[in-house]
Amino acid sequence: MKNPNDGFVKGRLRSLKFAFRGTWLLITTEDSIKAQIAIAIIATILGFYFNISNIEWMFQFMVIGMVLVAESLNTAVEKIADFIHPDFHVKIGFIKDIAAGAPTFAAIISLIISGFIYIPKIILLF
Ligand SMILES: Nc1ncnc2c1ncn2[C@@H]1O[C@H](COP(=O)(O)OP(=O)(O)OP(=O)(O)O)[C@@H](O)[C@H]1O
Repeated sequence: MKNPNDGFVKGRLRSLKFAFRGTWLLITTEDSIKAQIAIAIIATILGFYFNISNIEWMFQFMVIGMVLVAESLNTAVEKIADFIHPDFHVKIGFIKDIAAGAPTFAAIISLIISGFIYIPKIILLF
């Protein structure tokens, strides 16, 4: 919560501290984020193995970021939904399904981009 006595710089630094705490919480407590980080590590190893270009690295990190952001926001929506209505409700199910669509969109795009980067390199192996 905002402290009215904080100046601009102090207020921003305080927000940054909470944001890093949130990032740490996501990494350490959420299985979906852990899974995405594991995939990101594998993709990075593949990037080194296939010696991908700078542009390909940029696209790879962009889609990794996109998936992590979407997954994190989906987690936040799930937490809010569970908090405001812990019991079963059709609308909560609908909201959670819609929210889960966001990381799914990101994952589909990341698969397409991975295909562009790696399929030609894998074909060259044979
Ligand atoms: N309270 C609820 N009422 C109705 N349906 C729900 C409710 N909670 C979950 N669901 C249904 O179950 C699905 C999975 O919900 P859950 O909260 O377990 O998300 P998840 O994607 O499995 O979680 P995570 O991303 O943490 O693995 C939802 O998309 C929704 O269809």
